[in-house]
Parts: sequence; structure tokens; C-alpha cells
Amino acid sequence: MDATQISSELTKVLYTNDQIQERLTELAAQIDEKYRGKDLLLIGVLNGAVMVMADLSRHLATHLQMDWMAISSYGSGTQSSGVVRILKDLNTDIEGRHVLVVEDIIDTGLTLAYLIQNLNSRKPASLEIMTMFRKPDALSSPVDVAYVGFDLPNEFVVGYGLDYAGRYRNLTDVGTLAPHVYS
Ligand SMILES: O=P(O)(O)OC[C@H]1O[C@H](OP(=O)(O)OP(=O)(O)O)[C@H](O)[C@@H]1O
Ligand code: HPA
Repeated sequence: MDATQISSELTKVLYTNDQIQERLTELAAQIDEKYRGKDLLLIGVLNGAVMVMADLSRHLATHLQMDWMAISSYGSGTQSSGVVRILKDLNTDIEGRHVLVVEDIIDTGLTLAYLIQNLNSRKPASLEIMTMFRKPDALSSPVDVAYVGFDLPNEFVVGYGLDYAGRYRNLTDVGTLAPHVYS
């Protein structure tokens, strides 16, 4: 669905699907350049990164494999619980592999900080991060993010994989949720 179909539930559309796809094309070119001639492992962070993984991977020309981790810190609310849990681990041994983590959003940065520490302990040949969206708090995180789609204001957003209570992931655009939906 697109934003016009649920306009009463959104206060604002921040990025349309067309803008997202255009930005992904630019990032894919940078990633192809970086990993030319290498075998790349994309690690998607479930559930939110499903959309960006599907789209980014199809913009890439580099040979790649995909694996997934499920990590949760938000439960069904709009605030990070601060407790990061691995719900599903990788199927792949990443030792010696070139790894690119694919995220939908970095908000407080807690999920990523935990993930990077966890993945580095498995001794990949290289480890970089790509995120479609980033919020202001993430800028003070010590984790370096190599590829960022768009910086967002500090508001709760939905769409393009991002949910509120499990809903809105299938919204093709990204927007801010109207307060009456969650208050
Ligand atoms: O920077 P942070 O504040 O840690 O937030 C970012 C994380 O929050 C979301 O996951 P969530 O825990 O909501 O799970 P989901 O992907 O299944 O929606 C998102 O997909 C990131 O992984
Ligand atoms: O703004 C957000 N929306 C949806 N999920 C999220 N996970 C972290 N921040 C967000």
C-alpha cells in the first residue's frame, strides 16, 4: 500500500518509494565499487530490513550471499526497551568473510552497538554497516556507519519495513504516524 491509502493515519510522508529507490541505486554503486572482485555476505536484521535487503541486493552487481539475524529491542511500543535480544542467529560462519550489515533504521544505536560487538567477535575479514534511515541520537553512537540512505527527524516513523505494533511494514513510503494511532 502507499501513503494515499492510509493518509488519515499519517501526519507526513517523509520519503516516497521513488526517492528510496533512487537513493538505493546511488548506495549500491558505492558498495559495488568497494567490494569489486570480492565475495560479499549481506546480513539483514529481521524483521524491518526485509524491504531494504530485497531492494538493495537487486541493485547490486557484486556476487553476494544473504543471511539473517533477528534482534529485538522495541517489543510492540515506540520506545527502545534498552534490552537487546537475539531471537535468531546466523546460519553462516562469518570468519574471514566480507560482511555488510543491512539495517532499516538506526535510532538510539543500541541494537547496532550490540550487533557490531557480537559480529566482530566472530572475526570477519571486514565489517561495514548500511542503513536506509538514521535518527539524530545515532550520530553520537561510537559505531561508524559506512552507507546511510536518509537522516530522519527524531519522530517515530513507519513504512518500508518499519512497523508500529507489527503493522505498516508493507507501506511503500515512509512517514510519521499520527499520534491518535498510538495514544
Ligand atoms: O537503534 P535502535 O534504537 O536500537 O533501533 C533500531 C532497531 O529497531 C528496529 O528493530 P525492532 O527491535 O523494532 O525489531 P523489528 O525489526 O522486528 O521491527 C530496527 O529494525 C532496528 O533493528
Ligand atoms: O521510528 C521507528 N519506527 C519503527 N521502528 C523503529 N525502530 C526504531 N525506531 C523506529
